[in-house]
Amino acid sequence: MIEAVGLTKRYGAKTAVYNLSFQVRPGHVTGFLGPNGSGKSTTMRMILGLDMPTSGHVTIGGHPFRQLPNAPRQVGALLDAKAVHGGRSARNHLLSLAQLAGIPAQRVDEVLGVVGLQDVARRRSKGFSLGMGQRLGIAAALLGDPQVLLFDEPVNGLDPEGILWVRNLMKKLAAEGRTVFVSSHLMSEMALTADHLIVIGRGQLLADMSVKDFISANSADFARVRTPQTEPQQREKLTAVLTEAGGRVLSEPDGALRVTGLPLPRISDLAHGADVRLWELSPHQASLEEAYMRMTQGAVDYRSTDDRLAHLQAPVPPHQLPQDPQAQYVIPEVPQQGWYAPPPPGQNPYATAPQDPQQPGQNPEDAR
Ligand SMILES: Nc1ncnc2c1ncn2[C@@H]1O[C@H](COP(=O)(O)OP(=O)(O)OP(=O)(O)O)[C@@H](O)[C@H]1O
Repeated sequence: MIEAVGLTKRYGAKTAVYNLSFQVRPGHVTGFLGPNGSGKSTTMRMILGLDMPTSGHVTIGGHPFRQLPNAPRQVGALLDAKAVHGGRSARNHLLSLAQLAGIPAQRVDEVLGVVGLQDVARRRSKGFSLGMGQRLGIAAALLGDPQVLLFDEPVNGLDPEGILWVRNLMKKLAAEGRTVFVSSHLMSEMALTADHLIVIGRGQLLADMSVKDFISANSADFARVRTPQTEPQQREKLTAVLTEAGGRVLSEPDGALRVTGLPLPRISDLAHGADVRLWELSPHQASLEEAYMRMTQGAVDYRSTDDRLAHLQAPVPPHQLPQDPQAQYVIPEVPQQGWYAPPPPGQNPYATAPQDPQQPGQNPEDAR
């Protein structure tokens, strides 16, 4: 098990990680999520003893990494797949790591097989694609057959087949009882890979819960309602009726309506009462990606100026929704930060987190 208690890391005036406490348990894939620059890599480096916390501590199996006896056999990590001597072959790279850790050469060939690099094992790694480099980094992490594994963005640069392979590998390692901690900024990927999530924003904990709980705590149910495309007046009529009944109605890009605040049977009755024909009335749950975007909306360091402008468009309360069909409030095709359902004031965990007076704000110069 990995346990962090009050972890804080400052680089000069920059607070990369602030008062982070969490546990990563064996037998599960734990996803470590956060926007760019939120402190995931810094946290992983502190877990691995590569960076010292400014305050707080982190242990693996009860010991700080640097005090673990024979650490390479207990903990494997992929932090930076490019941290390889390009002139060496994949096999020689792994052999040198194995020698340092007292791992037999036979294990090198085993892990090369596990990651599917056996056919290119004698090729210099500088000619490797991004995906091959990731596989080599994963092979290095597996070398000591460790019980605890950390992967920083392992699917970066992988094609769909590679992503599926990593997903299955993580699950298999966890099913063998290992502790698997994997960082990503892709919530959709974590939804398919992880059992448990730790979400951070600007170095602070935003959520620590199972994927299932995360979805039910953060995503609102909604109904998708579709009227005949050839009769736009039916859609307008229905929008007015549903809004009057207290529903919140948003337009989706393909013309369907997204309705919250009314149960499906009520929507059906209201449509029937208004003599509006329905072509679709289906229950939905907002995606995990949406829930994640909503949670981290206040904790994104780097945002396009276009997005910043979009962010200023506060959601329109139901009674103010435009009745004029030309002025329909349309759900963007690409989810935008904070658009769908920003948490009510006071319920954004980031907003209530302790503020660090040393935090210099959203200065892109702070980026490495
Ligand atoms: N050595 C350093 N010196 C100064 N600032 C640093 C250093 N390392 C990280 N930071 C800053 O700390 C913050 C957290 O960085 P970190 O790399 O841990 O984030 P991340 O969540 O891994 O980001 P990404 O998803 O983009 O990799 C960033 O603002 C970064 O610029």
